[in-house]
Amino acid sequence: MTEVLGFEGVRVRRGDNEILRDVSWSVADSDRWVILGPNGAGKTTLMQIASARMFPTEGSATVLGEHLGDTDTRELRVRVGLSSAALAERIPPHETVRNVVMTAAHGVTGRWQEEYDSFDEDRADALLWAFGMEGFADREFGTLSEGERKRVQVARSLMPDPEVLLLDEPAAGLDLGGREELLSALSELAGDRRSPAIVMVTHHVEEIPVGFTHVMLLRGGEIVAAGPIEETLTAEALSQTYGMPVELVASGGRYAARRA
Ligand SMILES: Nc1ncnc2c1ncn2[C@@H]1O[C@H](COP(=O)(O)OP(=O)(O)OP(=O)(O)O)[C@@H](O)[C@H]1O
Repeated sequence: MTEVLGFEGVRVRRGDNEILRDVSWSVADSDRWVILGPNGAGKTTLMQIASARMFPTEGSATVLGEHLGDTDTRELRVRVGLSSAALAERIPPHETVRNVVMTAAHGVTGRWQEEYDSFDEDRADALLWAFGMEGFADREFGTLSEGERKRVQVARSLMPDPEVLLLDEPAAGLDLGGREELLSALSELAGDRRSPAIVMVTHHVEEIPVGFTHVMLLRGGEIVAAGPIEETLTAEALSQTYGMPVELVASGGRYAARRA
């Protein structure tokens, strides 16, 4: 086992606001984690540190064995696949879908003077195919529906063959069909031994793909529970995380929750 993310006593403070409080967490290369928690729990902040885009105020964080603070984060970021709303906003709407995926090889969001070869194009097309987007390669990104954009973003995050894949709310805004198609693709990815470690933030247990192995429950910047999903994702832990009684149903590797 190789550790791809290691947090020790991580705290993030902004003014009087403590956004993360004493977070210790270890992600192995074969892990597939889901991060759940209410609005403002600190999930996106956690992903910012995991993608080497933010440093802890206190404590230590290593990403792919590199200690944040002692390393060139530009080099490190290329080894981390990230899909997030903030990144999607930077994609030029007139860029073609193929270019949106392909430009991730250089860590940029729009095509300019970088050089690409046929290998890059073939890889971008194969990733679009894997997410059911092969018919959209020549379309402008700005003309896609929300669900189509989400699938392109996940394909893009895999383009540089990352050593860890971070997905911040990949299923947000999708309809039932779009969500299920994305979850099938993510389940397939999770089940493939060649896939990198995956960490996915979501608001809904219904969006946990089959095959995810671990869960972290966050509330107010603190870990409520973290560990293997079968033993950690319980009605009790969810009730504590959301501050209300929650009923949880598990079936065939999928979950559903509602107020008890
Ligand atoms: N620069 C900042 N200064 C002050 N507070 C901040 C700053 N950045 C984030 N916060 C606060 O930190 C908390 C955690 O934010 P974060 O975006 O990590 O939460 P989240 O769990 O991803 O929330 P959501 O589910 O709503 O996306 C929020 O209360 C937010 O307002």
